[in-house]
Amino acid sequence: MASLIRKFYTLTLIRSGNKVLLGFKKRGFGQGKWNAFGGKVEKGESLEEAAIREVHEESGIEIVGGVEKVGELEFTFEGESNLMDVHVFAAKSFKGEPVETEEMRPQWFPIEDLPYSQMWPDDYLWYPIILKGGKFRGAFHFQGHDIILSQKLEEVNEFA
Ligand SMILES: Nc1nc2c([nH]c(=O)n2[C@H]2C[C@H](O)[C@@H](COP(=O)(O)OP(=O)(O)OP(=O)(O)O)O2)c(=O)[nH]1
Repeated sequence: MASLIRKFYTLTLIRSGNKVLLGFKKRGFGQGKWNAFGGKVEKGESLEEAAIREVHEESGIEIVGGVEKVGELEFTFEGESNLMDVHVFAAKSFKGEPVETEEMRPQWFPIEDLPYSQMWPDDYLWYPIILKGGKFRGAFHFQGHDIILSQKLEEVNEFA
């Protein structure tokens, strides 16, 4: 098999008590799905800087006090040569109110009522881990964007 081209992304959870802020992706990759906020890491930027920037760009929320790493996800797609290396963070605290942007329409959801049927199909497997305060590592191989062909998921205490 030809070697895969690894690309780095962030995905950041904004939580307030019993609620999680998700955004409805209006365009581009993942269009039509509810997701946390994130995107590609830019040249010269750390993963944490990228996480904070993407949250602000996509939701208007300003992260205060940094982010904590809670997950590592690898996504590959049948017939494609990219490997998406997604670093999952939780915001320690934040300020501001969510605003709709060109890319995302934000909405708060109770943690017991996340719209899993309209999220990426792997999300219902790992959200419960981070919502109970855990950390995880996962790898999912997709056919298209809706079918998982193979998967690995483990809860971890820390990241290497
Ligand atoms: N929850 C969840 N998020 C995922 C999955 N797969 C996946 O790529 N993501 C996230 C990682 C990134 O945050 C986001 C993809 O980044 P993007 O293509 O929107 O990046 P971007 O905003 O920089 O790109 P652009 O549209 O501005 O070109 O989707 C998944 O299966 N579940």
